[in-house]
Amino acid sequence: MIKVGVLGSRGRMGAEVCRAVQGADDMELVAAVDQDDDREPLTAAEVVVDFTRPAVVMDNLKWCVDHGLHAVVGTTGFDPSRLDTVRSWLTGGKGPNVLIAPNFGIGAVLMMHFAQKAAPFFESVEIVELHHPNKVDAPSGTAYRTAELVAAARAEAGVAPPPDATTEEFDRARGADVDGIHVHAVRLSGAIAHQEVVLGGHGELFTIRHDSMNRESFMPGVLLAVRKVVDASDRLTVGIESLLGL
Ligand SMILES: NC(=O)C1=CN([C@@H]2O[C@H](COP(=O)(O)OP(=O)(O)OC[C@H]3O[C@@H](n4cnc5c(N)ncnc54)[C@H](OP(=O)(O)O)[C@@H]3O)[C@@H](O)[C@H]2O)C=CC1
Ligand SMILES: O=C(O)C1=N[C@H](C(=O)O)C[C@H](O)C1
Repeated sequence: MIKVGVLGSRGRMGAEVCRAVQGADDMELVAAVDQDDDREPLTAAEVVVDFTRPAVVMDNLKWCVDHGLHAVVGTTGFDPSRLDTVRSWLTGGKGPNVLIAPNFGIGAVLMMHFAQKAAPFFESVEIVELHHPNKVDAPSGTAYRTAELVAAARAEAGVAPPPDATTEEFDRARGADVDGIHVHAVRLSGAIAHQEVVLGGHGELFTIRHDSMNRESFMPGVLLAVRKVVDASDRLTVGIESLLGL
């Protein structure tokens, strides 16, 4: 039995993770901790799952590492500088492992993978993400990561920046620029989590779209990460692509 603790346990994702862990034959939920709760009960866990907020996740993660607890992190906000900081905590002998994934949905991971593969073949690419209006961060962690992967694939293939003649623009009309890729964030009542990667070439458009219809859809990926993080060969794993053999 893997003993699991959950941080952010009363949140939308945290509550779903508690249910999923309780329903898994090989896991036991030993601690459910939210804002203002004592973190000490988490020391009974082998793996802590964090779905909190970008503003607090680094503090939570440092606490887990300092207490020798493996961590699976779904909270967003991990730019390269934050990832470097986490790596700096994980140097030296044997210790806890950390897995950070901007999206645990299998389809979303495949969407990022296919976008990365398609990226060098098209002159233009933009990303549109759509989420529920209670989301605190924009653009989404998934869109940010997709842009990073797409930009890296284009750079490696020597593709020029996407053409764009815009010289006159209303404030932020062209969205955020992530590594040279435009990312547009839409917030809509009724939405859960959706993303389109739109690629454009000579006389053709290619759209890769993923829709999360509920939060249960993230649970197979979260449980897989909990099972794998304990024996991971790398102290830090980013994304669950490698767990899926991609
Ligand atoms: N990787 C993935 O597949 C997915 C990632 N996410 C990400 O997960 C994160 C959480 O999303 P969601 O569940 O919708 O957000 P919610 O706001 O519903 O949940 C966050 C919870 O964390 C609590 N919290 C805040 N600070 C702390 C703290 N210091 N310690 C413990 N708990 C704390 C909040 O309490 P309070 O409300 O009182 O502040 C709240 O209960 C976001 O970053 C989101 O983008 C979401 C879906 C999938
Ligand atoms: O806040 C959400 O809901 C989600 N957050 C993650 C993100 O920012 O990419 C994953 C998914 O999009 C749902």
